[in-house]
Amino acid sequence: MTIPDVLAPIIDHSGEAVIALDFDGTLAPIVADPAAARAHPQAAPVLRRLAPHVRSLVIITGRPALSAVEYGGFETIPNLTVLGQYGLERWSDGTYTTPEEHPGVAEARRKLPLILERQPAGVLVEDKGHALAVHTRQAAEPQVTLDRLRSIVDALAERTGLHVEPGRFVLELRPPGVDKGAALTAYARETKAGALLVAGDDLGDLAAFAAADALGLPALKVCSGSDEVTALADRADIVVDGPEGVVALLAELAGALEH
Ligand SMILES: O=P(O)(O)OC[C@H]1O[C@H](O[C@H]2O[C@H](CO)[C@@H](O)[C@H](O)[C@H]2O)[C@H](O)[C@@H](O)[C@@H]1O
Repeated sequence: MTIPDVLAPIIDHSGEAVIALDFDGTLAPIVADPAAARAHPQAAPVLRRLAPHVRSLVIITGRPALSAVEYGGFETIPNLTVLGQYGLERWSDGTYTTPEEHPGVAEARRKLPLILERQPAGVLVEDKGHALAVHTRQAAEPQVTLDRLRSIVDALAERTGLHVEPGRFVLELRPPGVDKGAALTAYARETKAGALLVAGDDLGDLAAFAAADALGLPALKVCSGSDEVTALADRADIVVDGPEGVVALLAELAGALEH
């Protein structure tokens, strides 16, 4: 299939299409320090080009909504909503909503330092307010360290009533009851989407792919490919080369819609 062929479901229904994009690994190249991640330089410009031609743009991310807005440079992009922390938070046109903190997060925050005391150097805890992400990318053996941490993090999740979200060299402790699939389904219904482009790179995006299938709309599922996660590629309509490939595909779409 050529690129314009795969874009046909979106081009044919562009006025009612929702473009749903993940942030890290999809719009933003993966970097060692989570706080240093920034969107690809062409991400905001291409979203600005797409905005007038589609029903809505939505970023569905594990990041706090405000971090994604800041790291993406998305503040002034029209027709854009950010659903942060797997759908718990929302930012749209400068309006931000966030729920009360799940009590388990405070308990996990207190217990994690002691639990991680004997872990190798390079294990990093990212406190996102509604969730705690335990990163191993900077450890000498990231996968070995992640595998060893899994049972410890699972046990803490059990004690605190939290859910473990695995990702690219990360285990997140976050409240249960939300995921990218539920967030996408609710958003597609709210906006009366007639077509969907869904792009992601990580295990958390599988739920969004499944939701796109279940909604039964014309859809294009895009995998931002990497050597780190292969599960998404099997379920995608197209695999592109990381954030560079994602913004190139979005630029193809924008070009087609501008004519
Ligand atoms: O849903 P996403 O937008 O993909 O966010 C998922 C998590 O991404 C971030 O971690 C990942 O990116 C980091 C920066 O490139 C990288 O260092 C890390 O190894 C990756 O797992 C972010 O830090 C998490 O909070 C997000 O939930």
